[in-house]
Amino acid sequence: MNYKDYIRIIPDFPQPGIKFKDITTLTNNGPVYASAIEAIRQAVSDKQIDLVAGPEARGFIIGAPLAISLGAGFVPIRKSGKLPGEVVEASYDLEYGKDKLAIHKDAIKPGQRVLIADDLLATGGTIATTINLIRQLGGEVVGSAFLIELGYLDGRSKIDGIDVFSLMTY
Ligand SMILES: O=P(O)(O)OC[C@H]1O[C@H](OP(=O)(O)OP(=O)(O)O)[C@H](O)[C@@H]1O
Ligand SMILES: Nc1ncnc2[nH]cnc12
Repeated sequence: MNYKDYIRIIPDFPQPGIKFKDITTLTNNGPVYASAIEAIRQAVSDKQIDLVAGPEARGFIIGAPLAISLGAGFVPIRKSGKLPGEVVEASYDLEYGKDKLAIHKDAIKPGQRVLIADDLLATGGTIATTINLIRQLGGEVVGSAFLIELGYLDGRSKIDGIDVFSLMTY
């Protein structure tokens, strides 16, 4: 399957100079979406994963079906101000802009094995922040998985020592 055929590239969104990779043209095709999730599942299947953590919002689109296919739980990492319980929070920079992420303090028990899933790895700010939050709760980050990696932004260098799987690289 050539998954790139299903990614729509939108120039100058959300700001000039950004080539936005739109995954909705992949996820609106049921068999292609299912095949992409299954390919990621196979790539991480040896990791004995207890939980999949996905950052809001597009991390939910990949992380939740992946968690079900692995028989693991799903932990939402949300933008600040959205989670109702007690949280830990951290700020970070993006390819465009700045944001703050939060996780429920009781979402992960010390020692649980957590895979991070998202649609896209760009500068690595989101994933590095997500790793930081999971570790603050005592979770063990056993790897990360993405539909898309923007190799030219070298997000991998921000998360040295963590396995990265990406289905497509630009
Ligand atoms: O590697 P980085 O430079 O951190 O960028 C990658 C992140 O940016 C996008 O999310 P965004 O914050 O735009 O939010 P969204 O999922 O709500 O669209 C994308 O879904 C990743 O989570
Ligand atoms: N170029 C890009 N396309 C889609 N989502 C992104 N998130 C950060 N950079 C992005």
